[in-house]
Amino acid sequence: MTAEPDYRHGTPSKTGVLLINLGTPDAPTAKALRPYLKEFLSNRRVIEIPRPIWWPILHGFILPFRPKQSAEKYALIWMPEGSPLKVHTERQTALLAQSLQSNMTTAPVVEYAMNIGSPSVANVLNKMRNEGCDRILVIPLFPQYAASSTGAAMDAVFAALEQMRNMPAIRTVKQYHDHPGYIAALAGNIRDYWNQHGSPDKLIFSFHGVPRKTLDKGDPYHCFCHKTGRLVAEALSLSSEQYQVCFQSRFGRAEWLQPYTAQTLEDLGRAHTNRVDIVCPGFVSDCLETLEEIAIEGKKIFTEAGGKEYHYIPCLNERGDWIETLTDITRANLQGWLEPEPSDEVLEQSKQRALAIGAQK
Ligand SMILES: C=CC1=C(C)c2cc3[nH]c(cc4nc(cc5[nH]c(cc1n2)c(C)c5CCC(=O)O)C(CCC(=O)O)=C4C)c(C)c3C=C
Ligand SMILES: [Fe+2]
Ligand SMILES: [Fe+2]
Repeated sequence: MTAEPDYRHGTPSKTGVLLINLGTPDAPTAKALRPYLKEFLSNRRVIEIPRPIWWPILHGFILPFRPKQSAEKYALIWMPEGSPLKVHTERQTALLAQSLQSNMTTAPVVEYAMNIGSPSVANVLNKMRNEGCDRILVIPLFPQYAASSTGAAMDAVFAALEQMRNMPAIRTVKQYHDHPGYIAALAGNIRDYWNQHGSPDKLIFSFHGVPRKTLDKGDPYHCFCHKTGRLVAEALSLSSEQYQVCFQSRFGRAEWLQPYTAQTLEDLGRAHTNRVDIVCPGFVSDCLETLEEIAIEGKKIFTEAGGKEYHYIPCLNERGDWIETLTDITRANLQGWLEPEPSDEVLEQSKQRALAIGAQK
């Protein structure tokens, strides 16, 4: 159990909102990548291979080499303020807090945590609880639920609660892959880009992949990604030939969700497609997977295969309509928690009812 403040009668209870993102290394170096990758790839939600098989692979083949390779990629996209994923998550947190302050009579405390690395879910939840948050709404920053992203974030929340004697009440948001505000923000982002740079022959929606086996075992992620893609395409009035949903970031040799983004880009390049635009709706913040794998690597694959123009459309990041959607999702899930306390009259009536029930015995 973690140490906790003494309970004090009459302490006003606060409400908190905790945004959770995946996590990122502290620096673009092999030294910082090693513990990050070790923690990430030791999670049973992420790697479902039995430990006696996975452990030698992780320690013998991945951890000796991947930290250096990944660090070189992170170095290409690192911002002066730090890792893009963290920078955008911090900005979104501050903007959401600001927006809730101007949209609610009593604004909640807003914090963010990372499922891997820092600030950890356990530390931030403890801090919020110690500051008096007795009710916490958890919003993972993954619009499409997957066991390896949202599921793992929820595990971290419940593991932290397990260590608390005086737990806060918890509400969780599972997903918002078809939230009208999220779809409109994605479509608006693409439309704004096209108004400035012209439009492509084909739009690719690239989502982070997961092992194909997880779909067979009941993970709904694949369906949610397709629904997001379809709704955004409808909002943009695209025909089915004008867009495609693909999956990126395959890890290891097992089959992942198909079609693979890299293969699709190569095929489109070989077919001498004039212009491809690509957007990553499953990431609300730009990060390694979008800025390096899609914007840099993807362009290389497409153009080297024979394609002409390649445009990467940035994530929602700090767009106003996305922050408004996050505000709507938060407010909808705070209903009942930040309503005014029941009046003395209502409390008196409840007391009388309780007395009447007691008197019946
Ligand atoms: C959008 C949701 C994500 C899902 C689902 C997801 C599943 C998943 N990821 C890996 C392996 C790696 N992912 C890595 C980076 C990474 N992954 C996500 C999101 C999802 N992953 C993000 C936002 C990031 C970028 C973090 C950043 O710092 O910018 C990495 C680390 C980088 C690297 O070395 O390539 C790995 C490894 C698996 C195996 C998996 C599902 C089973
Ligand atoms: Fe990932
Ligand atoms: Fe990747």
